[in-house]
Amino acid sequence: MGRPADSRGSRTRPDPVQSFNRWRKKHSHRQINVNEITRFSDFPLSKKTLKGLQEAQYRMVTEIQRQTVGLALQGKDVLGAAKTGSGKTLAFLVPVLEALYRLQWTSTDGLGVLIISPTRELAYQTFEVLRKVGKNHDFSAGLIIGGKDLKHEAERINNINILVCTPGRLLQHMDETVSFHATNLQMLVLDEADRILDMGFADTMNAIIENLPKKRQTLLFSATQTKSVKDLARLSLKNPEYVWVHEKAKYSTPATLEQNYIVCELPQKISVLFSFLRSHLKKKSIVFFSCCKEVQYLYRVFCRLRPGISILALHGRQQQMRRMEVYNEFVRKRAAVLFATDIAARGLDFPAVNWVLQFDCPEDANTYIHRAGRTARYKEDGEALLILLPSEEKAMVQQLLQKKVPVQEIKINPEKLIDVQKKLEAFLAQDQDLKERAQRCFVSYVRSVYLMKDKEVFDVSQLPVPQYARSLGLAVAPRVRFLQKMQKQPTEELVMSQVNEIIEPRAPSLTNDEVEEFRAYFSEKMSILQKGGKRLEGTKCRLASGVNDEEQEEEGEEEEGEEEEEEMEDKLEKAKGPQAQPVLNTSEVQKIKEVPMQFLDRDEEDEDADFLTVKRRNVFGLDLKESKVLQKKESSKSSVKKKVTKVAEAKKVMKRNFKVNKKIMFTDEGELVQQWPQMQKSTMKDTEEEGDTGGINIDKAKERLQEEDKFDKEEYRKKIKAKHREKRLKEREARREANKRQAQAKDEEEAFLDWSEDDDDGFDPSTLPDPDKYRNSEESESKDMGKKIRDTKKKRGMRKRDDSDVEDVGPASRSSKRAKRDASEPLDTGLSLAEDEELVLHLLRSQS
Ligand SMILES: Nc1ncnc2c1ncn2[C@@H]1O[C@H](COP(=O)(O)OP(=O)(O)OP(=O)(O)O)[C@@H](O)[C@H]1O
Repeated sequence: MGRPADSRGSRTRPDPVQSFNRWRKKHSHRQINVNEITRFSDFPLSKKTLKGLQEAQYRMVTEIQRQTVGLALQGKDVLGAAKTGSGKTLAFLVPVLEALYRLQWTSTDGLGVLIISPTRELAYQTFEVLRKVGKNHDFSAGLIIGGKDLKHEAERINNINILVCTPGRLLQHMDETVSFHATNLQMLVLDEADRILDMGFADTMNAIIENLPKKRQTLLFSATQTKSVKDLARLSLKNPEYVWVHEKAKYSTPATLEQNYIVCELPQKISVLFSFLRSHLKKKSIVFFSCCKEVQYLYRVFCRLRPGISILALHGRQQQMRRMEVYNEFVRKRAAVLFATDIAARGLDFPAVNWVLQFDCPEDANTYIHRAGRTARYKEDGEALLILLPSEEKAMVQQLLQKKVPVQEIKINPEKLIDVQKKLEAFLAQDQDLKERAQRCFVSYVRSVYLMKDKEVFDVSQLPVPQYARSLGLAVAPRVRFLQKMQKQPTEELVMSQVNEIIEPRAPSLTNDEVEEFRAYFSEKMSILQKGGKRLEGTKCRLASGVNDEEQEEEGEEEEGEEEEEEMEDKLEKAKGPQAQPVLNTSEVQKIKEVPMQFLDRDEEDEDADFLTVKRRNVFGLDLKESKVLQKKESSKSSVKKKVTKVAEAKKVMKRNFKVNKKIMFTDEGELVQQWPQMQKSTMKDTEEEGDTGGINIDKAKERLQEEDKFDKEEYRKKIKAKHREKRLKEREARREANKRQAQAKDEEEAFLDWSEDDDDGFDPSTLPDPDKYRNSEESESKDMGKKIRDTKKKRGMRKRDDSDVEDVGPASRSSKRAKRDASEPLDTGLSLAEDEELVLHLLRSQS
């Protein structure tokens, strides 16, 4: 397999019709009795194929293989559906090898079989299985999945007999590689056909099929069948045999798959995930998210949180090489967690995956089935856990049950939850890049909910947006234009509902057409971007139509992506018109236990002992819901935090051996003035400690406290006394000062009375004794201040008056004016009446 065809030299290709007739003679379809087949060797297969199968340890057939290989070997078109992990890959690969073998196909015959897969990873995996089981054949096989040099592929594509590819890249070669043609094609295989269509490749598929010869055999496989697959089957299959192996099965998922769901508020989801990982350190898990930016951000953050298990990330924004590395690494690992978008949801066959956790609600029940199907593959056990928001629960569970998916609700044990929000906040505070990633993650998630088709499940108006932002570590929720607009709008319907309770506010919803319109717009934008050469590696990849976020190589193109988002929002707003009527639910989220940071780094073994005791139906200590009533009671109980007594807290602190900081302060003279924690001063201390035999003696403690109390009161009394004494001294000092000034004032008054005409400077009132100084020293400081201000103003006013007088008015006029003033108004000395009288008497005495 994989040998370059041209090394064989050219030879005449046998007539396929003749070969087929020869083969039919040998292996008439009547010879294949499905009921008798249990092993591959029961089929009329070539030795080379059988040898390859045996070497790869494939001996017994699975049900889908038993029912479809025979039909395909007879040249019939087959539409095959079977549960995940049931062996569909071999169900088409065996007929592929046999079809070319019986035609004695060689590399010179060109392209004989085309296998189209929705994702690069699945194409790569199929290619690997093909190489393994077909290694004894001489056909050349090739993998064309994009992300590689187109020119290099174009040179090789003509020599490929079996081509495994993704639809976008194939069509690009059909359009651009002149030498590429599929005129000899014998067989077309569409693996996970419904996914190919879901990803918006319907037009691409139509274009591809138009380029293929009409006379060919077509096989179409998937774990789920949708109407669009049936449409595609009508288009591309001729009188197909429908093989739906598990149509009558009780469940549409593997019997060995244990499936549960939990209902969780959006802001708690990250903590739930972290707690889950902490409790499954030795397991291999895949966690599915709804968008690339979520994976990008949470991958980084979780690596920093160091949960104790290696984390990998797989999404469509990674470069192809990285995607392959991650894929192979996760295949190799025995215990690891893969954060992935839905590019990992279909067909990927990672060995021994124990858990599939769906962090975000899948867009529909089929996506759920494929995601969950990454575990419990081919007779192995596996567990799937779906996290649902309260707003998603009812409709989603209903859909799952309709699709025969047996999910049961289990509940979170809040005691086992580790809150990581603070840690995330700390990360973002230090790292701007991470913060921006958090913002992008936020916007992407909100938008993804907004864009989901199924409005019964996905209701963006129910998202507790600010709390969600905080749970990502963001202090403020980033601006999401359409949300802002929705919030601002005074909802007509809401008003109506207040008037008439029958009319309820309508959740913002896009009609299917609007969503389709938006998707078309988006895909158009993407293909323009790509055509504009913005794609990595200089390749111009054409996505003929449809959205294929997962297939975009956008690493390093995030800014453009952001612009894209803005435009998308605009477009959405236009598309939505006046429909949006959200009332964001800002109800408080349930408080969860906050764990000290050191807990995050604690020993792995301890964790296992803690959490892994509970297995089935019990995720990190979760109990299967017995009854709703019981659960409600318990959850309400658990939401009330257990009251921790001071004694218990003190004991905890003592156990941790914390050393409390000491604060000691001294005066300039070196005297100790304050100490924290307070020094034990009472005499009780020594006696108490002496008699201490461990534990806490409450009586003694009380006694000691009373003693301490007495001591403190005494201290306080002393302090108050000292203060009073100080105050009294100050008052005495003030009185003394006042008396002094009084004496001084008398002298100044004399000087005032002796004022003569010789004094050119005129009267300076500032020389007057400040009457306020004589006032009671007990007057408040504020009063003094006010007075000072008033006095200053007064002085200024007087000075002004005096200054203006100086120029044109002589001393004579001044004295007459003063005489006038004296006559009209009594002199205000600012003293009390008694003091005034004493002053007058004193003056009179001195005059006489
Ligand atoms: N006959 C067989 N004997 C042993 N193992 C088998 C056989 N057929 C398939 N397997 C194994 O079963 C696993 C699942 O097979 P495969 O990937 O083909 O499943 P699938 O039906 O295509 O699943 P999905 O729907 O998820 O794509 C693989 O690991 C494969 O090796």
